[in-house]
Amino acid sequence: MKVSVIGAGNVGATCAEVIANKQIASEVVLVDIVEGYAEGKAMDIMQCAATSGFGTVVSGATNQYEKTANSNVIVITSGIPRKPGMTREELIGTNASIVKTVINNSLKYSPEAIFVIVTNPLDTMALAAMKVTGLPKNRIIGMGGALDSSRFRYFLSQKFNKPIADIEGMVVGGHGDTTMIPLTRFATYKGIPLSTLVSEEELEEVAKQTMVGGATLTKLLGTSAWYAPGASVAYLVDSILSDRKRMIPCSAYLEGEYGKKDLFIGVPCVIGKNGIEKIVELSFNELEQSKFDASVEAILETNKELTNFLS
Ligand SMILES: NC(=O)C1=CN([C@@H]2O[C@H](COP(=O)(O)OP(=O)(O)OC[C@H]3O[C@@H](n4cnc5c(N)ncnc54)[C@H](O)[C@@H]3O)[C@@H](O)[C@H]2O)C=CC1
Ligand SMILES: O=C([O-])CC(=O)C(=O)O
Repeated sequence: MKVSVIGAGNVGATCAEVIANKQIASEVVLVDIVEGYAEGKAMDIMQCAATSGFGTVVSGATNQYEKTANSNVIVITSGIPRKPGMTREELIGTNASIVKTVINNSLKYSPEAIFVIVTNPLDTMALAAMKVTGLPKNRIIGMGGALDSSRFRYFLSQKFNKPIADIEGMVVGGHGDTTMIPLTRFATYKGIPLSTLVSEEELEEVAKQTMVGGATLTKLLGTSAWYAPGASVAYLVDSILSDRKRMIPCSAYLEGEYGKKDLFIGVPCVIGKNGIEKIVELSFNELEQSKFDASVEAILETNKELTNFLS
């Protein structure tokens, strides 16, 4: 199984390292536009193999897409990250043209690949990928909800002092500071709804913390996060390559699901060897529905700008 990661920066290299360490694929190719950068990252990762004990072969290439040929999965992490004080949406101008270029180059050599889009603004970049390639909706997956849900579970475990493994939680909606919807009603501690154990106010507090989870890290680090994003991509890639059919919230193209269409937004998806194999439709209460509607409207607004950058 072969995975190519386009963009060997913080998130791309971390994701390659996790894939190698967990032997999720037998081959990983890192590609970057900066001369020697992907080669250097790949060599550094490969120098872990002897001590970490993995057999995955990681290599790097500067803009040589032929080296990505016949990849099963292609991860797009190329593009600029935000700086403190910025929103993800502000990255659209630079990142739309990068996504357009790299996805076309990659598709030429891997016509059957499943694409995992990571570049921000995520939901809009996933739509850009679909618009420029015309690929079917199962083959374009936006990675946002896997990370946001992982952060939600972390913040819940911190707040209520429980082990993360005993906490479940899901985040749907857009991958944005105001569009994200941590579903507090569905959060559980060992199957027990957390809403029966702690107050509504406490759960709301954790939801708010989750929504700005990326912004908080950006402020602390001076650039956006990479460890959890890279690990979340690897988790998604594992479900594809091993056909695990895990239910993972992902940004998926809706064609009537949830009563919405013509946009990518975070919803629970069954992820297997064919990419998005099923979109799971939750039944929302009134408040959740109104948040979802508002999230859709906000994403549609950002998507309107896309035409300027893709033409
Ligand atoms: N969806 C999500 O949950 C997350 C998304 N992100 C997004 O992922 C993207 C990457 O973030 P980082 O890795 O932190 O940034 P980074 O700056 O560390 O890495 C980006 C890499 O892309 C490369 N690149 C730029 N144009 C390219 C091109 N045309 N072809 C090949 N490579 C190219 C750069 O040279 C750089 O090495 C950002 O847009 C960021 O906002 C980051 C974290 C989570
Ligand atoms: O915050 C950012 O810009 C990067 C990102 O999407 C995340 O870490 O959730």
